[in-house]
Amino acid sequence: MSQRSDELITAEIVSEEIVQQLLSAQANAYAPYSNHPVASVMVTSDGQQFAGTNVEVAHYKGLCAEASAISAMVTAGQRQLATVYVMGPGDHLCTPCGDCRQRIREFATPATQIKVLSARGELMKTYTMETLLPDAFGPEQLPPR
Ligand SMILES: O=c1ccn([C@H]2C[C@H](O)[C@@H](CO)O2)c(=O)[nH]1
Repeated sequence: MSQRSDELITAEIVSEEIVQQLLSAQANAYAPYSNHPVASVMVTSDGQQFAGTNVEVAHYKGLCAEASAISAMVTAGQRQLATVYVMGPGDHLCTPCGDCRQRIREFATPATQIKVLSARGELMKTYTMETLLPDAFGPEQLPPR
């Protein structure tokens, strides 16, 4: 497996419960166009967990796993992210797309951790919002309504 030196920087183990949720969501991915199944689990500040997977559409404007998981979280009335997990297929670093970085930002705090795993459940890299989307635009930049 080829790796850049900044990858696999930690020996931290992700809990078996989270890995199983990711694997289970990834197994249900609907990704017939890209053949690139992704899973995400959002852990809220009160410890609840919400899984999501990518849902593609023939017009190619499908939903990312992170967006699915955030939708489930918000639907359940939760809005504060403690940890975001993302599992892609294979060993490449499957980082959230630009759109999802902004979506995560909406519900993140400076302490929120974004953890990217390989399909084998190995933690590859941990980001904060500041490393994932530096100087991000956010709700605070809008004038009071
Ligand atoms: O972090 C990511 C990266 C990609 N995808 C999905 C979108 C699309 O369905 C497929 C290929 O880009 O992977 C996600 O769900 N999350």
